[in-house]
Amino acid sequence: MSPKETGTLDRIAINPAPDQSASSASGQSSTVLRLAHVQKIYGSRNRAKTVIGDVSLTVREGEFVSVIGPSGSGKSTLFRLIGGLEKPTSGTIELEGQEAGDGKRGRIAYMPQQASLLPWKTVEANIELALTIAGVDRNEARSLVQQWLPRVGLADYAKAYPHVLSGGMQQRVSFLRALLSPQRLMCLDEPFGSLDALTRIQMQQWLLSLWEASRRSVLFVTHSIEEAVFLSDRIIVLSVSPSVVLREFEVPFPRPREASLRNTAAFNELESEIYALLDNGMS
Ligand SMILES: Nc1ncnc2c1ncn2[C@@H]1O[C@H](COP(=O)(O)OP(=O)(O)OP(=O)(O)O)[C@@H](O)[C@H]1O
Repeated sequence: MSPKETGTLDRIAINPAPDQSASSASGQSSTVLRLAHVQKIYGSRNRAKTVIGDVSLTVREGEFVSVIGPSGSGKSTLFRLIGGLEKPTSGTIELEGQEAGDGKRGRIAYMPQQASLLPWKTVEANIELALTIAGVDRNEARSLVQQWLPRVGLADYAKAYPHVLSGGMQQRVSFLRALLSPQRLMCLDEPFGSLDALTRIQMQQWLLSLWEASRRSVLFVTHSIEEAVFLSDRIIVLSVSPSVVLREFEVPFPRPREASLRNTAAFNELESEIYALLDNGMS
């Protein structure tokens, strides 16, 4: 799939424009997600295991932020905390200024590692159902799905069942489901981890062109430094568990980004710097 297939997207507002409460008086982009000194301990007493030691981070409106960390550093745990599935042991999580670690769900649009589509529902029904559960009116959900399936190259698969789709196509459906959901923050948990190398690169380019046209606020977990550098505005590097933030990197490359960016010296330098940091942190 060439990026051109999605490159003609207009910059459209998928979701309502941020309301006054979400914008700062200075006109600067506001903070959608704020984690302050989040700690997560599982178990208790002599079985207690501190998975997240002390993590603070923010995602601002329209920003693409990636989290990279060694296996077991608590990246998926962070998503469960942000999504309200679990509570932090200490620290605070605010979504659009409201406490999020209170067990309330449905405040984020979430894309998991596996597409997890309902096998007995068609592609269009899978997306429509997710949108209506998230509070979108049924007719509006239908019209969004009709409008967007062709834009992601899936017009011919609207009535197909998930099992006939390739892994990459299933992930496109899963991404569309999250992209069209009304929540302001999208959390993407290693969405391309199970794809082969070539499909993964194509999906990164695809996601980038869609994201650059919509500018949703994204928190993205990945094991791939290259993927994070290519996609992100900022990268947060976690230590081994109990995790702390080792460093935050601003990614200076202008948008729209082309595939050729990966071959530049500046790209490779940033990649190497992050790699060295992770490597040091693990030895
Ligand atoms: N409910 C739980 N009870 C006890 N330990 C848990 C629980 N959930 C997660 N853990 C532990 O927390 C640690 C972090 O898990 P998590 O899946 O968040 O890490 P991760 O950084 O996403 O790892 P990976 O990169 O391998 O996917 C693991 O050691 C896991 O065993």
